[in-house]
Amino acid sequence: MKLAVIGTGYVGLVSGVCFTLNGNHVICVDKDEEKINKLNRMESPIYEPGIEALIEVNLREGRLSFSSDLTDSVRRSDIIILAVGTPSLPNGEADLQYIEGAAAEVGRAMDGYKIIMTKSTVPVGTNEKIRKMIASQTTYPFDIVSAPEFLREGSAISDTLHPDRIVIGLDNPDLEPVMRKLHQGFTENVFVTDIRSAEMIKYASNAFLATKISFINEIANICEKVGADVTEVAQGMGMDRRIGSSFLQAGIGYGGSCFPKDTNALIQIAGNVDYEFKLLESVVEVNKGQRFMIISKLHESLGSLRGAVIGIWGLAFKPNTDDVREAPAREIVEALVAEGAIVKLFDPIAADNFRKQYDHPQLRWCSLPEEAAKDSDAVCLLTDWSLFRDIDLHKLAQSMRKQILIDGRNLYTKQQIEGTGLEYHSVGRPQMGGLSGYSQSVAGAV
Ligand SMILES: NC(=O)C1=CN([C@@H]2O[C@H](COP(=O)(O)OP(=O)(O)OC[C@H]3O[C@@H](n4cnc5c(N)ncnc54)[C@H](O)[C@@H]3O)[C@@H](O)[C@H]2O)C=CC1
Ligand SMILES: O=C(O)[C@H]1O[C@H](OP(=O)(O)OP(=O)(O)OC[C@H]2O[C@@H](n3ccc(=O)[nH]c3=O)[C@H](O)[C@@H]2O)[C@H](O)[C@@H](O)[C@@H]1O
Repeated sequence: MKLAVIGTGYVGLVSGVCFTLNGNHVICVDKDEEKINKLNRMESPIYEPGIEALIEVNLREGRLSFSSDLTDSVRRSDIIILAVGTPSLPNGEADLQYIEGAAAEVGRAMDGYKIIMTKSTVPVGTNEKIRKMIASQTTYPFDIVSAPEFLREGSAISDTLHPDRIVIGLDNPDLEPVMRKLHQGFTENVFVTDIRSAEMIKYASNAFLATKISFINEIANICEKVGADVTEVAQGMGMDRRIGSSFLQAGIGYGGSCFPKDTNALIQIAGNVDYEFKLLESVVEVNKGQRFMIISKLHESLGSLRGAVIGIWGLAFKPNTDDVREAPAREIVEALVAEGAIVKLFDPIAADNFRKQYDHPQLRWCSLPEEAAKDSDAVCLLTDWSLFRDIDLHKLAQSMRKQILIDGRNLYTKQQIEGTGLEYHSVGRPQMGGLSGYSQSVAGAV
């Protein structure tokens, strides 16, 4: 089959490249010519492990091409995949200007029957709007399919090639065999439903995962006060298959380009039909507060932060990506700057992207984690990059002015911390290398 994928962000690029692997010819289209030029030089505009190798081999073998000419690409394709951004408007609602713009352009370009498949995350009813928009631009016949995407940044290729399920929303049952063929070899788990339910499955899935994270973060906050260990609690809970062990990692809360925007959009979708989604509102609220736990812990250990030197390890919203959209690190660093701290920042991949969005005279940019830690009063780990796991914590303690390590992702084990001389604070676990939060509150009560 011949496909045109509109938008070369994570979803467009990764799904476009992966669709070549089951024998399709794919044109990835973007209006951003700089991105297309980069891609034609076999350079990926996104950091995603494995993507450049796949681009290279598929470009060479002629199954993949990149273009900024939407009209020509649409005309040369049978299936058009919409994968443009749907960011948040200031009120939290999804901004549909890019998807509507792309749909209208596709409509104008059509010169025969096409299947138009939406991969962007869009509010319930959007595919119907897209249908009307295209119909207003063309007299050629077409079908609409909703095929929401569930990949995660950092593991996007394996998530696409081996997904738990593929969701297909359609209203013309004749399309089912084509859709199954398109996804052939990825998984047998293809769930076919109506378009509105498919749109809702995407939001409900992201909202549920965000709920698991805020839930375990609240459990973590209580664990700290009662002397339990949230990592043990999560493990014990997760062994119940009805609960499941994934997405129960306590920390500084979720970030990224999707959970924050999609939870807010679902609250708005509900609000638009006069339904107050109270549970999800609380999930968002808990998440907003969780990152400031880092600042509270610094205050507990150091008192005022004016003039303090704080090392920051990790700026990306999660490891294996250079994406800093809605990264908790941003607000944490801004709060430290506002309190008068000097902040030494390190991230193996995302520092440039972070710096483009935020810079300040109190920030010092470091090219190694050890450099960010040297002579600092505390180090705060905000992204669980695996390279931090291998750092020599004994040497680290010796290089710091004060030996305080605040681990916002529970990366280290008790064994790694013991004997290092570090005062170690993590999330929802007893403090190591000093008085625990539990011991302090018990001591205070007697
Ligand atoms: N980033 C992720 O991991 C995931 C994202 N999604 C959803 O997929 C959608 C896309 O997200 P990202 O891949 O992060 O997108 P992105 O925002 O990084 O990239 C979108 C691209 O579309 C291009 N574009 C916009 N209008 C265009 C037009 N008319 N013609 C050609 N190109 C156009 C832009 O130039 C941009 O390069 C969003 O709805 C998002 O919620 C879904 C699952 C995972
Ligand atoms: O719609 C989307 O864009 C995507 O959003 C998420 O994917 P992604 O944002 O790439 O990353 P996740 O691995 O889900 O992590 C999101 C955030 O939650 C945090 N997280 C995740 C898991 C956990 O147990 N605890 C936790 O704090 C991560 O650190 C990160 O900040 C979903 O997992 C994907 O299924 C979905 O397709």
